[in-house]
Amino acid sequence: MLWGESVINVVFDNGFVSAVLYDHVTKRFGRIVAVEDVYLEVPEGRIVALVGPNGAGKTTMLRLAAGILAPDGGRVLVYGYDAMSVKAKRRVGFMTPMDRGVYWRLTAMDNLIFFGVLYGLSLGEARARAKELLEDLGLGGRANDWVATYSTGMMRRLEIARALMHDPDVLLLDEPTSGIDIDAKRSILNFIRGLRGRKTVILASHDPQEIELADAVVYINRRILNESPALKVVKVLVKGSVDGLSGFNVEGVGDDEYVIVTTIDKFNELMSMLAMYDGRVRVVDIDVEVAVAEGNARKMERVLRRREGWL
Ligand SMILES: Nc1ncnc2c1ncn2[C@@H]1O[C@H](COP(=O)(O)OP(=O)(O)OP(=O)(O)O)[C@@H](O)[C@H]1O
Repeated sequence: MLWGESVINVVFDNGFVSAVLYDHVTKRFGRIVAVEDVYLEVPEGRIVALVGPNGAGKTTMLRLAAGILAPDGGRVLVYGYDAMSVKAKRRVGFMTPMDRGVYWRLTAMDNLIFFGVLYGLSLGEARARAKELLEDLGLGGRANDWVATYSTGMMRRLEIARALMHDPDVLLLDEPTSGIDIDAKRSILNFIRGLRGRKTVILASHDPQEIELADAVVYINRRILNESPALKVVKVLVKGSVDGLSGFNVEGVGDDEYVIVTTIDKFNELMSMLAMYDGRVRVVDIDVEVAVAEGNARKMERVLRRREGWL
C-alpha cells in the first residue's frame, strides 16, 4: 500500500497533534533487528528524548523519521505523511554529528545559503534565514569564516542551523552536544530549550543535561521499554531480576532501594547492563535529576530504584 498521499493526523484527547507517529515500526539490517514493533506518538511542539544503551536503535529511529530509512514493518508518519515522502521531508530537519553535511571550504554563511536555496528559498530569503540562525546560535561573528577554521562545537551549531534552514516543524537531533566543550554545550542546550513549543524535537541522547530538556523520556532498547514524562530525577525503575547490580552503590531498603550513579560513564554502564538483561528486566520508569553542586560544576544524579515486588 502506498502511504504517500494518505493523511492521518493523530489528535490526542488533549488536543495535541501527533507530529511524528511510529506505527508499529520494525527495522532490520540483515539479521539485526534494530527497531522492533515500536509504537510512539510524538506530540507537536514537544521535546522527546530517546534514551538507551549503544546500539539500542535510537539513531535508527531518527533516520526513520527523517525518511532516510524505510521501515520493514509498520509505518512512520510525519504530520500524517509517509516519512519517505517529499511532503514529510520538507517538515523535518535532521542533525547528526557523524554527518559531514557542510562544506569545509565555504564560509558558514555560504553553506547555509547553499542549503537554503536547495530547499527552494530565494537567495534573499536564504541569506536572511542564515543570518538569523547564525546569530541565534552564537556564530554571528564567525559567519564569514571558512568552516575549516571552525571548532567542533561551532561545527555542531552550524549543523543545527543547516537542519533548520528550511524552517522544518520537526527537528531530529542525534546526541547534539556530545564531545564538545561546556560553552558550546550550554549554547546548544539553550537554543534547544528555546525551541520548546515552536518545534517538535526528537533527540537521541546519553547525556543527562540533554535528557533534562525533554518533556518526555522514552527508553528504547530495540523495543520501547518505557515512556515517562520528564521529571526532576532520573530514576530507572525496573522489573525483573537484576543480579549484576553488585558493582553499583545500592542504597535504601525495601521499596526505597536504589542505586545512585554520579558520572555519565556509570550511567552508561548501568544502561548497558540493563540491555544485557533484555527480556528479563523491564524498565518501567526513567527520570532525571540535575542537582547544582557547590561551585559552578553541575552534579548529575542518576538513580536506579529497585522496588520490592518489581524484582
Ligand atoms: N546501516 C546499518 N547497517 C547495519 N546495521 C546497522 C546499520 N545501522 C544500524 N545498525 C545496527 O542497528 C542497531 C541499532 O543501531 P543504532 O545506531 O540505531 O543504535 P543507537 O541506539 O543509535 O546506538 P548509539 O547509542 O551507539 O549511537 C545496532 O545493532 C547497529 O549495529
